[in-house]
Amino acid sequence: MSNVREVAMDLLLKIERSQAYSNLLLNQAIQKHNFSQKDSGLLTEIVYGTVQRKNTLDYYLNFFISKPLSKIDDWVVVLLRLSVYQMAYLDRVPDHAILNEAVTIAKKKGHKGISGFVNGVLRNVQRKGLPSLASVEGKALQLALECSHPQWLLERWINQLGVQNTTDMCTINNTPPSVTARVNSLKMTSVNEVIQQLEEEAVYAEPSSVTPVGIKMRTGNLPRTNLYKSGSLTIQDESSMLVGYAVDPQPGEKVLDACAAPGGKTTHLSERMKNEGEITAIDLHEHKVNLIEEQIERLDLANINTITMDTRKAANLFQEGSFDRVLLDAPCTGFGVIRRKPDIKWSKQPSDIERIQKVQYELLESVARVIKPGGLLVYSTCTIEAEENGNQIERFLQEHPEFEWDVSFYDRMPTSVQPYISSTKGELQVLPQYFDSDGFYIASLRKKSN
Ligand SMILES: C[S@@+](CC[C@H](N)C(=O)[O-])C[C@H]1O[C@@H](n2cnc3c(N)ncnc32)[C@H](O)[C@@H]1O
Repeated sequence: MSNVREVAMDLLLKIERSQAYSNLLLNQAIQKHNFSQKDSGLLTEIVYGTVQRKNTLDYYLNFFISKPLSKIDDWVVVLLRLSVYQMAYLDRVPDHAILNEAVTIAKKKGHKGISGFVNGVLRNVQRKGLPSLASVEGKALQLALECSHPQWLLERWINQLGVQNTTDMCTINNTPPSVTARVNSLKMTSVNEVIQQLEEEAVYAEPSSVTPVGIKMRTGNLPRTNLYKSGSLTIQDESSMLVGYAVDPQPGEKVLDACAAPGGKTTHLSERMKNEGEITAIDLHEHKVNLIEEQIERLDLANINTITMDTRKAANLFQEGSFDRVLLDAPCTGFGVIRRKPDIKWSKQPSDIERIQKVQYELLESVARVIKPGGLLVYSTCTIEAEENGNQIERFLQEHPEFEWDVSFYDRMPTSVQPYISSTKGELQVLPQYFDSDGFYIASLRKKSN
């Protein structure tokens, strides 16, 4: 039987060395090792927790180790981090058991000197306790350590959103995300019907308080249910479901989903169009376009054509004014989904914002041409970074006077989010703490009629 902490160490090393995604690695490991539900829970908690708390754990470790952590073998640092994580944040495992496990792993992987070093550091942590963060100077650094986020990111957020919003967002980013799903309105008549049928399969959910098509899971394994397999549901965050309302495509229209994979929003648009009309779904990568195809098949949808291409070349393929509505769900830094992918905090740098911002703007300019006069452009991201959101749209509106804010956006959106929409702009920024959902941005613009 594989040892949970040893597997956790291997996964954390892979994340550290090759910036692999923690969620994908975890799912693979749980299947490969056939862990019990309890061990899967512990593995998930240790891996996510150690990634989430990385800077704080390193701050603690620096008090007990005289040389810089960069001078120590990476696997030893990872082993110490995951051990201190458990000592600091998990109540259910006694410190002496954590220490014994760490020393056993160190003995197995290294030489005697290393296991002695690991033993010495962890014994000191156990005896002296962890240093207090209360005396750390500077609000951004203190928050960075208390809530385990990079200081540069917090400085940006405090500037853009203020201290309270930033603190609330960092706090929720360290909690497990909710599982929510969208009901396929072509197969099921109501959310309540779905909830009742799921109960027959021992899965329990409640209606979403954010969107009328959503359910929020309480317990049970949704992907294993017949209802899921037969295409009555799609796992999707509630914020993403809002995009379907923003685009509001009508049966019979021509719609472009410009960055579509893996197809969560494309399929929602298709369901709302009752399978009538035509959706063109583009993505840059063929393997990702295949994921859209899989969803189309699972959900029995018939009005979607997929294309693998760079949307920045859309004008070569489509005539000016070809589409009634365009959704640009742009690639972004993903700072709104840190709860799901905590490694994003450490892998992204300020230069990534600049790089992605450029791509987003090129995509915006490219799709602008193919929208009909009077047609709609919906731009969305799963980030909370103003540079990728509101600032992009303000610049686009200045440079493209043929577009204007679509103020009717407010009326199309579910009442739950209306208080967050301004009366003069078709714009919504969801922070994760508003609805316990992903952080998300949606802007709606109309191309003026000739
Ligand atoms: C935020 S994701 C889209 C998520 C999708 N709309 C959904 O709801 O499932 C952004 C997508 O844009 C794609 N992408 C990035 N650059 C692109 C480009 N230049 N042209 C087309 N697609 C691109 C990425 O491959 C990625 O799948």
